[in-house]
Amino acid sequence: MYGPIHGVPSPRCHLLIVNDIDIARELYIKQFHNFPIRYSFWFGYSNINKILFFMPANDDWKRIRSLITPAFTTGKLKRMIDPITQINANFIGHLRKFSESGEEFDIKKFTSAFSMDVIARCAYGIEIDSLSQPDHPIVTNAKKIFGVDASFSYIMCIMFPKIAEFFGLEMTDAKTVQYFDDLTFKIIEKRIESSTGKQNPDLIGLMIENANEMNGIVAKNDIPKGISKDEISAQGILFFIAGFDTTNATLTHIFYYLIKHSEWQEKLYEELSIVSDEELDYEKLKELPILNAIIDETLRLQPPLPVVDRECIEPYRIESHGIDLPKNTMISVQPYVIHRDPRYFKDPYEFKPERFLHKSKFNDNLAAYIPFGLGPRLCVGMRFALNELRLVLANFIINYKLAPNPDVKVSNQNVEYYRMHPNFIVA
Ligand code: HEM
Repeated sequence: MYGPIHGVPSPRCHLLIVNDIDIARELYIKQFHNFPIRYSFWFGYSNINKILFFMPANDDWKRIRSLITPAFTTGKLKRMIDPITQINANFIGHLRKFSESGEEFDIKKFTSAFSMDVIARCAYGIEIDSLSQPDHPIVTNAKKIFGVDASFSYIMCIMFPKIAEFFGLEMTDAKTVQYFDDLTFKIIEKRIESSTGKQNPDLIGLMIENANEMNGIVAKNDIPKGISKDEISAQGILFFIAGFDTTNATLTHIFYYLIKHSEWQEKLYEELSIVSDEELDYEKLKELPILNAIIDETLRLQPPLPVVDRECIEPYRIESHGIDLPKNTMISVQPYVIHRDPRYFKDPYEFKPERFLHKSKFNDNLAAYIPFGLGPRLCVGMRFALNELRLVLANFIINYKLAPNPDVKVSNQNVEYYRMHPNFIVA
């Protein structure tokens, strides 16, 4: 039960914890064909089971992944900058009254609203201001999707998928999934009717565009080939499931570290103060060393998905350790633990963004830096998430200074289910 590699009793399968980066890379990269899937659940009959994150690594997964990946290339991300900048301006505006009055507030409420508005805009092309419109159907339905509560059906779908399938249980509320299906189908129809070939710069539009490009068609009155409407709808929901909590938790953790380490806030402000608003574009944001080092170091200490799992589909022997893995063994690699391992990172528990600025001085093993996972199932939204974080953080620090509230005890960790959330903040 101890050490970087150990077995853990589990009700469903053999479970091996692998917190050794060389073995993790052997299994997840070199032996991907043998470890291609995540822990499988029963999702029910709704389109949730067509979400890329949950798909087995079959031809459908390859096809959908190859349609989503180009949605996050540099050119496409640049097209998303303007909408995110507008949402950002709204976020900054909402905070102004607190900065002027000195009144305390919970910043998580605002970062959640920001993340929600970004997804509505960047996945569906819909402009909302969820702080002023908390009852907007996108907001209420999205909350039902990611705020999964441990209902009987949900537990059965996770723990006893075969029984759940036998009884036809659904993991998520079918009406909620139906809401997103209807929304997506309407958007697709509208886009196809009015299409001139170039779609809106949101995930649905870019998937239609990519599907059309891949099939050599610039569509007019044409249903995209290579992806079904159900599959497009599922990837919209994916954005809420894979992109909301992760980005939101990272943003609030960044604020936490900047409050605790105000010298980094100062350094970041100095870095940003010599860049004009017009210059602050996609390329510039990517190059700002202090901005990026703060984000990278926060993701090292607080990776929002602390566990990255795979299932072994054929028996396999880890020769270097003489460990035989029976078929269906689950492997769990834990970025949270690996990132705090002194074999890989110097002063691993300390917030030291300089490790990403002076790499040779620290001599960290950056192959062990895996906040977005590793191998062919690496996070597909990584570039989108980093772009969003850079943009919101830069604009926040240009406008405001974060200070701790001496009356509030700040704690940085609260593990809810398997994602981590900072449990605080009053600024
Ligand atoms: C800070 C933000 C984010 C972090 C830290 C993060 C982290 C991760 C991690 C650790 C994985 C598992 C990778 C593996 O198994 O090797 C993953 C998978 C995934 N993420 Fe993210 N993620 C973030 C944001 C997003 C966003 C915004 C999207 C939106 C599209 C997204 C979409 C996905 C998808 C689709 C997968 C599954 C890929 C596949 O199985 O082929 N993520 N993410």
